[in-house]
Amino acid sequence: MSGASTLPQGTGLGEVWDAPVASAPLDATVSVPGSKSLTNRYLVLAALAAEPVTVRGGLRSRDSDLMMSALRALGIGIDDSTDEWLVTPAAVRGGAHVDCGLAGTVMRFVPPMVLLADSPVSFDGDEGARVRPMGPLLDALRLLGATVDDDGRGTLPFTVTPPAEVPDVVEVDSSSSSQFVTGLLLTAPRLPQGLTIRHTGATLPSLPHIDMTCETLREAGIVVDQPDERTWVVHPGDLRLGDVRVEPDLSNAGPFMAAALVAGGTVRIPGWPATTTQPGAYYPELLTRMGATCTLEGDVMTVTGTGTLRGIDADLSPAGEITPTIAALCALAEGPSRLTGIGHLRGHETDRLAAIATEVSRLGGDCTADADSLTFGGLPAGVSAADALGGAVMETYHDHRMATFAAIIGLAVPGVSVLNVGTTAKTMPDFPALWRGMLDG
Ligand SMILES: O=C(O)C1=C[C@@H](OP(=O)(O)O)[C@@H](O)[C@H](O)C1
Ligand SMILES: C=C(OP(=O)(O)O)C(=O)O
Repeated sequence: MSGASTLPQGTGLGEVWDAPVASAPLDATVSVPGSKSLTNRYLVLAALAAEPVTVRGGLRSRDSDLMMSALRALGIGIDDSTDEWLVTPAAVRGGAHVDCGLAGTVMRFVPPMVLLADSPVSFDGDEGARVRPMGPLLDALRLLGATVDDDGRGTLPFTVTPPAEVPDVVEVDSSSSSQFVTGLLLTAPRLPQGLTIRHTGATLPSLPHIDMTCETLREAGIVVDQPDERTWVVHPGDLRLGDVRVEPDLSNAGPFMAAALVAGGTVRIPGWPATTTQPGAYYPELLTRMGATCTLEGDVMTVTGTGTLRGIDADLSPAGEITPTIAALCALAEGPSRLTGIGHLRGHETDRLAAIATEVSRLGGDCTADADSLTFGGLPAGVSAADALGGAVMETYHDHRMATFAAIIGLAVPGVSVLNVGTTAKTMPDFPALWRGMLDG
């Protein structure tokens, strides 16, 4: 069933990947590459550090390549010719252009660095990046004295001109992305008086990702206080990271863990950290509620499934990034499911709520999206996914997680093909080979 085929030229549909069907229970160990979120935080902190930093286990992917190119454009030295990357910090240089691609981490973490630069920096990205939320961060940079020229759109493209002086307090509405707070936090210790950041919005998604930022700052020797749940106080100081090692990407481990539930059998993920701020830490609890057994022995997370899945009701606001994987399981589960707290996913790589509802419907399943949630009808009791759903060519919307979403469903539903599976290069360029390897044991 598997293998890549190419549609005739002129269809405009690009490469199609036939998702493999699982024909037997799994017995696989899958080593996933490094965390995108940690890689791109460490790269920024290393760029702003007081001494060179070695990054081990960094993710090689489109998002980390874009971050490295952005930092090099700002004058930072990065040698990634071996697997131990050496980052040599330097004064932040302006007069540059930064391509953000579709990377939220690049478009939200790099603009605050321009507060330290000597001249303007312009930013742009993919067509899909030009509709992702940026306005609140650009407003925060204006409050900090920068001039931001975005033609009033509140999106890419824009140019940031550094201020002469920077105040020590800023407000930002981070309800559409936690990355606005993170971007400000990362540059904060290098501002003359540090920075107090106050979130003004009604909700705040992806809190573990903000905790991750605070943890990495503390690892670099920076004092970060949190007097209440919407305020962060970053003290000024020299960043010293020394050698850092990047944890495996637990969000990207998710589709492989999910495969054990769909196909039955066991999938092991080595390198699972004892403690972590990654949102993938939510998988064991969620997968257990859906019918799996998850055990951590040493640093190996073992997930065992039966091939039968239970629907789930879950608030995913702290871990929005793992929604597409949980959603694929909900589409294959017996009985209804509801995923809430995920309205901000409409501003991710694509409008993920609309994309998931459209793709489940394309297979003949029942999924509806509203402002903040997804509701799944699920499969009737005793009816297999192969009988209830039908294969289709699934769209991925330039979204790596919609490609892995389709692959999970394809394990149980014959005839699923995935358009532009290469979009997984955003965070996991080897996805098709790792997936095949998992099935082959
Ligand atoms: O800071 C980070 O590394 C991330 C934060 C989250 O962003 P949002 O808060 O915009 O969801 C997450 O979804 C994204 O994949 C990575
Ligand atoms: C939302 C995501 O990415 P980004 O860092 O581009 O926001 C994601 O990886 O699921």
